[in-house]
Amino acid sequence: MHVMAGVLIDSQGRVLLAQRPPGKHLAGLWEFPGGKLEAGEAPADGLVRELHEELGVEATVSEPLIRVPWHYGERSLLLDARMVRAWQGEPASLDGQALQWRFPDAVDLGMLAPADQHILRALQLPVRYAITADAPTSAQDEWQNCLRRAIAAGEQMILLRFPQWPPARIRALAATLLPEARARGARLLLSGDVDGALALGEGVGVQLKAAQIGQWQERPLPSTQWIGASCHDADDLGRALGIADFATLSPVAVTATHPDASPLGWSAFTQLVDASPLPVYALGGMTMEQLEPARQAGGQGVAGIRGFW
Ligand SMILES: Nc1nc2c([nH]c(=O)n2[C@H]2C[C@H](O)[C@@H](COP(=O)(O)OP(=O)(O)OP(=O)(O)O)O2)c(=O)[nH]1
Repeated sequence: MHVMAGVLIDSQGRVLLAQRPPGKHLAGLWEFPGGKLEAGEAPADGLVRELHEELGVEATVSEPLIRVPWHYGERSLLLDARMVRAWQGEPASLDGQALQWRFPDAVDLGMLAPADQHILRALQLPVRYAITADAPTSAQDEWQNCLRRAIAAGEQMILLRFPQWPPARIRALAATLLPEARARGARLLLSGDVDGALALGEGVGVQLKAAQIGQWQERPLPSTQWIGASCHDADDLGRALGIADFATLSPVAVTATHPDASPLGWSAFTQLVDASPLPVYALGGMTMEQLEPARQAGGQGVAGIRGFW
């Protein structure tokens, strides 16, 4: 079953949520307006029809956000979410469902239909994910300045990855940057250091190494602290579900950091992303020039080192 969901976003950045009516599947939970695609219908057209039927609006354009494959017991569906930034008419509740506008960061994950929780994350996550380049500990001041500038320039999510530094030094760097990061809504992620993220609190997350993903039965940080998972195949992506908010999938192309790993290429990337409900960043040999191909392939965006600083 292919289900279209429209994420209407207003000029303030709020999104429209609709409550599933009593007696229906997932009654009482909130969702993004939409419904089942009809046979032979193109996804974007099906969404326009559903938004017309449900809300009485005419969506003028939409763009892909995320496609979430999901199983509710016997019922399997592909929830195909598109962003709608422009429409004609005032959304009205034509099916009698309750509607509300909310800022994505003010939406409690638990009020949403389970599959929609991944749509919310895709909405909150940026399209670029910058990763620091390995450096000796002597480069600490240099990196601190560079990161300050990046945060001031609007970088929204940064992985502090310094394999040669002791964890305490990376935590100290994160603590120094945190006030500015919080003020700008930027997230700092530590590499593998869950305890460090817990100690630093809101605004700091963790990027789990592939070998760490299976260590927890449930997410080791509160939902306000983001968890990324470093994935290389379908197995990693499967284990990341339920633990991580998003994944990186690598290497998509040849990369200087891992010259011996054989690249996935866009076609394998697309297949793996299609099968996972998580937002997935393309990693490995990426620059911002690959943002468009990554989005076309169903990815959340691009992550990288070299092309980002
Ligand atoms: N429209 C929509 N459906 C969603 C979302 N999230 C989610 O899990 N679903 C599920 C609920 C349903 O099992 C399925 C399709 O929903 P629907 O609204 O077209 O159809 P329905 O089963 O409620 O109603 P019916 O037409 O069968 O009477 O997708 C969402 O954000 N929007």
